[in-house]
Amino acid sequence: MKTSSPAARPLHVVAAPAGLKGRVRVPGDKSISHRALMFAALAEGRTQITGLLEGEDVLRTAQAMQALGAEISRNVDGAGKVVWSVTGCGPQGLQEPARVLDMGNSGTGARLLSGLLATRPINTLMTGDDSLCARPMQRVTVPLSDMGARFVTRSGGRLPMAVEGTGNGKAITYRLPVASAQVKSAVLLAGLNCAGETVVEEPVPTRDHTENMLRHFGVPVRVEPLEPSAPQADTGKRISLSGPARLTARDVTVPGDPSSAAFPLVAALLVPGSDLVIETVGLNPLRTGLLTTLAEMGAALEIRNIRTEGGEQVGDLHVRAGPLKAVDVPAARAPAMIDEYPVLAVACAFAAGTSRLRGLGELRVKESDRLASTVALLQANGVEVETEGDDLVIHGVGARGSATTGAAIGGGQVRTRMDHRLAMSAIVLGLAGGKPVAIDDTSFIETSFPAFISLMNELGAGLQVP
Ligand SMILES: O=C(O)C1=C[C@@H](OP(=O)(O)O)[C@@H](O)[C@H](O)C1
Ligand SMILES: C=C(OP(=O)(O)O)C(=O)O
Repeated sequence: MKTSSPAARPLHVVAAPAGLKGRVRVPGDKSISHRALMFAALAEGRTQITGLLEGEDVLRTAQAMQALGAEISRNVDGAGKVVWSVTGCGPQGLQEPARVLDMGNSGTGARLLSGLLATRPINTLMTGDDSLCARPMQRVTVPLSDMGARFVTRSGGRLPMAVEGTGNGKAITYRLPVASAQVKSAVLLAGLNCAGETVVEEPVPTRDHTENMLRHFGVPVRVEPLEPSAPQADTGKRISLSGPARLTARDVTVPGDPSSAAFPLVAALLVPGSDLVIETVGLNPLRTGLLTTLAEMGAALEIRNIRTEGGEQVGDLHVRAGPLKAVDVPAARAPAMIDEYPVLAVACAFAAGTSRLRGLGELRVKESDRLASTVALLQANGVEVETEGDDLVIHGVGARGSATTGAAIGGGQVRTRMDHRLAMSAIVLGLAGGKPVAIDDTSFIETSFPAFISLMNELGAGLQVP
């Protein structure tokens, strides 16, 4: 299980020579992969995971769970399928790691693990790369301290951090001050080892993979509307579980990651002549905000063959290039597409008219300040864009963006700031635009989509890796 801090990998991107064509699969869902490894490591028995994302972020989580005492191996079955096998620590509990846990670039890894460790009677040290060490951890250390853990962080609540877990954790009721599935998950995971009922109230629904997968591992998780008189679908939720809870090993099949599918999907919408099918993409309704938004923009996008695999709804996305119109995305949709805004912003640059993407404050605390880095990406490539409070306003140029005219998008130098999604968005912009784009570093794509460049080349992108 190898992880690395890769050296910078610059890339010069020119327009795709022809349409992007083919049938592909994207790698396993990153959110589900982290959770599968963590929950399997806590469970009693052996869990087999297929479709696990083998990206840097998830490999860091696998290493951390190994350091905490789980037995983890990667095997290839007779049919050539990769299967990860995890024998969990079960009732004897997690062991105190001898070394610092390095979560690399991963906010999900660091925050979910903080929750797991908070209510176990062990002490741990956690760190990450320069990007992760700049991200706020108070959003988890505040509720987890209420549950009895103690944390020593750098100033500003940043990693590196020491966690003094408690064997005597206190169940709490916590109302999320930010719409964050990571914070919700951290509190629920700490609650697994506290006597009594742990409750998370979320005014705005966020991805529910923790709730779904805890149930899969045998933990009853209750979900009710926050306002009992309101319909559950579009209002807040009250999520609760009773501890101490035991997890029982259950095999997991990880669906394709909709957040990764977003990049070939938007590229195919924008590169003239494209016709692409992306198979077996996860369609959890709390992750499909981008599909809703692209449909509103008039995208030629069809979801086919919807079915359930491994307990999650999946489908095949069929997309063809075509004109897009501007869109106004409500703030309430942000959690269902939070990681897709940089690439949506690229789509908006090529759409006709002015788009407004609302309520993007959370983008400021991702791998980079994604509001600032998305603005910089577009401005460097000749797109008129501004922020108004937490809204992003993009003046699209329509189909002229890809023509070799004065209006063509591209020609910029892009700094990706240790942010995989910025790097992939810049590549999409370069493939669709009329002028070459110089990207300083694409190495962080390894965190979530290691085969991205080769997959795009299979479709005809013609990316030349130096
Ligand atoms: O719970 C998760 O797996 C994630 C939640 C989101 O973060 P927040 O909880 O900070 O919104 C998302 O941006 C991240 O990529 C994955
Ligand atoms: C925000 C992201 O991940 P994380 O918070 O896990 O670093 C992402 O993948 O876009």
